[in-house]
Amino acid sequence: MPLILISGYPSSGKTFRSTQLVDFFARKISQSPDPKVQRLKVHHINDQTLGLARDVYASARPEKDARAAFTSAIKRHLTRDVLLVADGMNYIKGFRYQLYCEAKAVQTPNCVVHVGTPVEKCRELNDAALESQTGGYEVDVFENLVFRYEEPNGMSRWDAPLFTVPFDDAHPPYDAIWDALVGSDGKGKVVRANAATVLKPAAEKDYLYELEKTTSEVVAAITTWLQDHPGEAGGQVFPAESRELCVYLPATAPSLPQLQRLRRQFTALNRQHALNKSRIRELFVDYLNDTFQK
Ligand SMILES: Nc1ncnc2c1ncn2[C@@H]1O[C@H](COP(=O)(O)OP(=O)(O)OP(=O)(O)O)[C@@H](O)[C@H]1O
Repeated sequence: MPLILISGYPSSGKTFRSTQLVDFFARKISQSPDPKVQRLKVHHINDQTLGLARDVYASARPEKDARAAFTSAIKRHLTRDVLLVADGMNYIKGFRYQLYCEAKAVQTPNCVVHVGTPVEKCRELNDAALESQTGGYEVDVFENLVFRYEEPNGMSRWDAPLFTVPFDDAHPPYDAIWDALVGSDGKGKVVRANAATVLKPAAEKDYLYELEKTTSEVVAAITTWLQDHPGEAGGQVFPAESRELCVYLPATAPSLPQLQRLRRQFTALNRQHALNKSRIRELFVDYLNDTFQK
């Protein structure tokens, strides 16, 4: 059953909102006359339930390990009968994309709940938590996490549907979230498996070759354009003969190492999730445009 991915600044109230959702789901399930709904269970995971300390965010390696622990907990709990509330900052777009693929792979719906508390309020809550020793992040870790936060964008497949909860709202939009994930008949949304499924061994070599080749062609088209237009700001690159696809370059031209890094990120994210081969180019162009717009 569905993955409810919480996202927000540090100390923004993610656990506060998650607890509200967990209580609402439990109430809704217990009051439902439908046996399909009664069968559902609610599960809440966050850094505390996984035994992860806040200082993991102070350096890259422990943070990466913490993300791996979070991902494997999600994989473990993502089953047909569980509403899984994944309460974490989930601040990296690529990481949200990866979790979206996990949900797709088990054919279950997903949504993102963005805890939209303004940064000044989060700072205030963080300071209060530090002072009362009930939580909070060291000031430099807090500021760094805020700086690195990549806000969800409901236009991206992996961040949709997106529900943003302002600080002053009494609770998240319960009914809209329930309808989007479970639906009024308790059957949930139908999720197509073709965009992201587990690889079959025979297809694997061919798929990985195609993934490398197609993404390299897109990077080559961009570097050729940059060489032909030195110093030109912005720019539109058409990395397919049909000219149907367009990469919109940012004002500051990306360097080759930057492009290679994005290509590696994309291929790493999609290695386990066989995209339809005919869509690799389009999805990589989407990925680049989304990154360049930030
Ligand atoms: N919308 C709100 N209304 C009232 N109090 C709130 C609200 N949001 C958060 N709080 C309070 O702010 C404090 C921090 O909230 P919470 O622990 O949920 O943040 P968090 O984002 O989960 O933090 P962390 O990043 O450490 O996981 C708590 O005391 C919580 O009760």
